[in-house]
Amino acid sequence: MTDTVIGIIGGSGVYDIDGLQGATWQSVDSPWGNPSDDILTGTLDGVKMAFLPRHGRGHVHSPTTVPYRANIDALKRLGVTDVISVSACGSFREEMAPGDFVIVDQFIDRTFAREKSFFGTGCVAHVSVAHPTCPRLSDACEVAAKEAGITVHKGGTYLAMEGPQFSTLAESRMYREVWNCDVIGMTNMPEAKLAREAELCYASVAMITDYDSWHPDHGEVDVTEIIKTLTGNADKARNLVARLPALLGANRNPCEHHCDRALEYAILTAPDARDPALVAKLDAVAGRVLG
Ligand SMILES: CSC[C@H]1O[C@H](OP(=O)(O)O)[C@H](O)[C@@H]1O
Ligand SMILES: Nc1ncnc2[nH]cnc12
Repeated sequence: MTDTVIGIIGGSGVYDIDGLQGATWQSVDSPWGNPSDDILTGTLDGVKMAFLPRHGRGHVHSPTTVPYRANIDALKRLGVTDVISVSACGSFREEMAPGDFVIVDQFIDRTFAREKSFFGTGCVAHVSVAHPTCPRLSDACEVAAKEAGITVHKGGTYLAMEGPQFSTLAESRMYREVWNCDVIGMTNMPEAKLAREAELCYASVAMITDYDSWHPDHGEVDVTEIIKTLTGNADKARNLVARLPALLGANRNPCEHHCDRALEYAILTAPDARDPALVAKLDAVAGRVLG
């Protein structure tokens, strides 16, 4: 058994969490650059927690400029074992209404202007993301949402777009009708892929704010409407997060879905061909396998 350390990545509208004992905003140095902000650390119900506002306090970073690698690396350096992302999303389903939450389990990655891997020339690795979220952590999020009285849908495909503009009507219809996606957002990729490379369990909670642009009765996405829904969603998200320590417990076994061993056979570059500078940068993310 090892200590559970819960990492929360708060999306639009979620810039802090309540109730942490010994709450401290901590600056974390990462060889991958500056994280989005300092990280709020403390304990809740005896479980260690680390909270990072994805866009920074004051919403400084756009979906494209969020430093995804630095964020995941910094959480790993703090000993985080389980990452829960909470994100504002549009919905492609009538029944997934604004105010509802969706526990996402699949992604289609349409982002194109972001660094997507910790690995590269001098240390090549290929991890599987066939199942990009951790079922154990996703189950805990579903239970926490139900306990908090939130209408929650288990399972859904998240279309990750580059943004920052919302989608066109033609894109929205294609994502919904042809690609069968359930929700749309701009940030869960490459975040989920990087969490897998860093051997972190990852779950994604989508907080529905709008119907994107496909819905005949709702018209185009309106950011002022989104912000109104976001405020209520953020309170629900804080309520959900407060229930996670009791559900996950202070200690954990190895993940039965192998999220925490994703790199076991993933690195292809021979030890004597590895770039020492890149290997040094990978100390937190891949130290377990690189030694
Ligand atoms: C506020 S609408 C668009 C913005 O909100 C979402 O961010 P996050 O996933 O961090 O909650 C969406 O992906 C866009 O970045
Ligand atoms: N419709 C939408 N598209 C992309 N990101 C979003 N975040 C919230 N609503 C969204």
